[in-house]
Amino acid sequence: MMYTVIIPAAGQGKRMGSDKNKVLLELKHRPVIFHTVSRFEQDTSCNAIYLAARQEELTELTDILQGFTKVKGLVIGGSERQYSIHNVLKTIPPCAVVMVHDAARPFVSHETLTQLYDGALARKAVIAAVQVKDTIKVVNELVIDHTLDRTTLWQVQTPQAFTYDLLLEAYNQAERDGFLGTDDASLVERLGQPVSVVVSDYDNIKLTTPEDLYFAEAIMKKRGIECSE
Ligand SMILES: Nc1ccn([C@@H]2O[C@H](COP(=O)(O)OP(=O)(O)OP(=O)(O)O)[C@@H](O)[C@H]2O)c(=O)n1
Ligand SMILES: O=P(O)(O)OC[C@@H](O)[C@@H](O)[C@@H](O)CO
Repeated sequence: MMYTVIIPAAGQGKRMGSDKNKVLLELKHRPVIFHTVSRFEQDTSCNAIYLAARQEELTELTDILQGFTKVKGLVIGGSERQYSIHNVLKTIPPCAVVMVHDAARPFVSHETLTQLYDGALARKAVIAAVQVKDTIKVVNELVIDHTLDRTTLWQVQTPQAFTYDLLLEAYNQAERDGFLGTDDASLVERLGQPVSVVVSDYDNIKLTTPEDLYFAEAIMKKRGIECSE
């Protein structure tokens, strides 16, 4: 048994402030999406990679990904991350486990992938997360309302891994209810299904705003990642 991964790459990267989709920006001479897809191409438990892409970037993405043998399809995304993923989920062949992973997270570790896959087989729904490091407060109009108990707070990442049937049911139900979530687990939680956490690491950042590119360069340097020009 192996897993399929859906990689949503059909955003615009508005908060990055670049003139192109952030997943096409280069880190060490390769686009971000190249690094992200590499993580799954190299994982022996992954047998298929599907992406959501913007219509106008299909050709560029196809070119970038031509050397990856596990990339089985690019599907046109929607106006929201959730719609992009649903578009892909509706078209992929049924399988045991599906992971969803943001194209904008190029540093997921092999260890996290293994734990997520094993966890999904055993418990149906597992997601990567790290404990919050800062103190988090609820603020109304710049005045603190209250302080949350940090010991229960986790910063949620992707990948998020589920059995195929469960994830499809969750996405279909969210569509019927007009529910829009900011991650995949929130759709599954609505079904009453317990979702477990795999302790990930702080390198698994999402490239969201410009300073994240400095962190990305530092992580690549630390890991000794070099790509020829
Ligand atoms: N309609 C959308 C929106 C987002 N994504 C993808 O979902 C991932 C996580 O989303 P986010 O970081 O919010 O990316 P963007 O939507 O591109 O960023 P922004 O909100 O700053 O525009 C990214 O890999 C992005 O390409 C997608 O496939 N389809
Ligand atoms: O809220 P954003 O649009 O930045 O990101 C949406 C998702 O990609 C994000 O919630 C997952 O990566 C989990 O953190």
